[in-house]
Amino acid sequence: MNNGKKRYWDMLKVHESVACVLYNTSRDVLIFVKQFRPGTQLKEDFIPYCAVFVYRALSTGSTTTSIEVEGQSVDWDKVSPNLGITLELCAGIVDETLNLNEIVKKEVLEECGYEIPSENFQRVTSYRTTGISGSKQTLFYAECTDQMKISEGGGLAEEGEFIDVVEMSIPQVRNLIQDEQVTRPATLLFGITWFLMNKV
Ligand SMILES: O=c1ccn([C@@H]2O[C@H](COP(=O)(O)OP(=O)(O)O[C@H]3O[C@H](CO)[C@@H](O)[C@H](O)[C@H]3O)[C@@H](O)[C@H]2O)c(=O)[nH]1
Ligand SMILES: [Mg+2]
Repeated sequence: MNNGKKRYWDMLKVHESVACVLYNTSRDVLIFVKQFRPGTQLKEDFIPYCAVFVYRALSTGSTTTSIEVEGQSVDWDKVSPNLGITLELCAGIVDETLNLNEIVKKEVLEECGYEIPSENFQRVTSYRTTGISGSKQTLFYAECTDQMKISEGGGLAEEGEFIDVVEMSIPQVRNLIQDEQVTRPATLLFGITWFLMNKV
């Protein structure tokens, strides 16, 4: 009941997550990740909603064979996979019983290749998504140096992760806030804004 009226609402239970604003002090660059975001594996019988690739594919008006999404047939082979590429903070879901500092440390190593002591991760704040899910994310900040880079990163290929590590200078991240040509989530923009307000 809500104000005396019965209301119905769809919801999706989503894992809690961590994300990190990562700053390389050796070269004054922020470290981000670039990856393909279908939302989930594209399967014949399952259309992932709330997914960057599908949303953007639909808006191209590409219409022929195969899968139907809300009455629109989409020929996925003719849609550029680039539509699903996003620029994001290094982030990971909380699916282990480690503390959040350990989880974010592990994620930074897997995705970006930096080995940073877990106590070096500063907790910034946490927030929730609103709408279909109410999932919580905790944001961290960490500094790294070139000496801490021990692998290429790139994510866990066996879990279907193929991640490019992207470095951007402070002038470049300032521009990114306004650059709508780059597909990026609000959390990335918040992380950059927090960094510019508190660390520059
Ligand atoms: O700038 C960002 C980056 C991520 N997220 C969110 O943070 C959550 C967790 O991040 P994600 O990178 O999706 O989690 P990972 O644990 O790194 O990877 C999961 O998602 C991958 C991509 O689907 C799968 O390959 C992995 O197996 C699965 O563990 C997700 O809800 C993201 O949408 C943000 O809000 N802002
Ligand atoms: Mg991730």
